[in-house]
Amino acid sequence: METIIIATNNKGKVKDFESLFHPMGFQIKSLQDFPEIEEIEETGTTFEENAILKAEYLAKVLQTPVIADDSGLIVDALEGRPGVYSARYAGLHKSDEDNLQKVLSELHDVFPGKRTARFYCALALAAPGKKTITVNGTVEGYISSEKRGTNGFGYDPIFFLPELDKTMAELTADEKSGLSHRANAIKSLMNVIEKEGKEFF
Ligand SMILES: O=P(O)(O)OP(=O)(O)OP(=O)(O)OC[C@H]1O[C@@H](n2cnc3c(O)ncnc32)[C@H](O)[C@@H]1O
Ligand SMILES: [Mg+2]
Repeated sequence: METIIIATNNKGKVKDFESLFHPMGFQIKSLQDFPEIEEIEETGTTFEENAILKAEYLAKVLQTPVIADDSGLIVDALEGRPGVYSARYAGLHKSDEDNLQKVLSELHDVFPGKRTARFYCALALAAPGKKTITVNGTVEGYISSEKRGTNGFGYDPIFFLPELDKTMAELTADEKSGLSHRANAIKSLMNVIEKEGKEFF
């Protein structure tokens, strides 16, 4: 089986990538498989910049193609926050739970119809000697008034999909893979690779 290396330390993302790439016949390795590699600082101001930073760094160190994912939650009533700072919204060493509670409390007085939000995922594919490819994907939803569901990770328990009457955390891994920002970004990536006729993996 061919392997795709993802420059991430996030176990939730690894699970998402596994359910997205296994059906295509790829297995996934992540930074969890390379404990000797130090954490890559996210100094960019956009998702794309951070994805490129992470992918190019690891591709250079390992001398092999690498994908990185920089993603987050964009809430309209919060002027786009937590956005690119989604992982550190409640502070540098806070948990997913702290981050989502901060969003819930900031939206406390906001009416249901005004709680529109989207997940955004930027992917960068970097390979030695090749130009890095960057794509993105989104999924639209609403921030619920309380947590629901235990699947997924991060902000999934408060991201409500009205057509399904479920939060992202109430979806199975396969259901999430059918509609997520990450799934949409991977579709774009596959299209670009195909169009450019490049052998990447
Ligand atoms: O940088 P890496 O090592 O990949 O892992 P990370 O967790 O730091 O990842 P990001 O910097 O991209 O920050 C993403 C934030 O957005 C959240 N997030 C991203 N995708 C999500 C998803 O599919 N469902 C719920 N939350 C998500 C996630 O919990 C983080 O707080
Ligand atoms: Mg990160």
